[in-house]
Amino acid sequence: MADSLKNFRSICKKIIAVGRNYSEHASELGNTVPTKPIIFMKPTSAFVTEPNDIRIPADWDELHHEVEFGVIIDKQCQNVSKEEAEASIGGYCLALDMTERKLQNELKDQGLPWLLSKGFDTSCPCGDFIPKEKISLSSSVNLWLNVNGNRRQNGHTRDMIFSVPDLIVYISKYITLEHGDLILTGTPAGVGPVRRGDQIEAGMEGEHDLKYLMKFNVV
Ligand SMILES: O=C([O-])CC(=O)C(=O)O
Ligand SMILES: [Mg+2]
Repeated sequence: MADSLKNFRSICKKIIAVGRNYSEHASELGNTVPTKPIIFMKPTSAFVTEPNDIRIPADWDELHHEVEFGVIIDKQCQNVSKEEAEASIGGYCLALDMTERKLQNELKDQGLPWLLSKGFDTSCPCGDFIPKEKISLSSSVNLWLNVNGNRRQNGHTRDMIFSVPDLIVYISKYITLEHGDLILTGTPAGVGPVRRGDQIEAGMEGEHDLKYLMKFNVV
């Protein structure tokens, strides 16, 4: 079953993203720490993989990087328990939630949906499928991101406000999660701007020599 997830991007029906799941990141943007997960979506046309580039739309100039831990669903979930949530996971990936911060702030101020600021083409750079067996959810994964060789983000999944199973339980009360769907679990602190010509390098490290790297140019 999990074998077909190797190409999860081609079967993924939805990318569900979680906002403000690390309190340091919520605070750095002047947001309160949520008492319930904040959920939004990115279209699957947002996917981009190496060696392709992150493309900033011509009229934008404040694109931010957000490195995130991605969870890929294997078994369909509808209103699942925590145990079922864990069993529904097929694997993981490293991902970025690229965000046009100026537009997001304008939309936020007007109480309007964030979609355009987070869902434009190439806003979801994404790494290869990592099978479930490679990462234990009881361990913590280190997520980091460099821009032009300078460390900007360095966080640990243990600092998530809502754990991966809790997120699946919550989302699946309202939205059926299907085989191949991707959940982006929120970004740690340190988000900031990238410009055309910059290079983003992101990585994920953890127990049992887990080490995953990806690189994207911003054009
Ligand atoms: O735009 C934001 O800050 C919300 C978000 O995606 C995150 O916390 O990962
Ligand atoms: Mg995010």
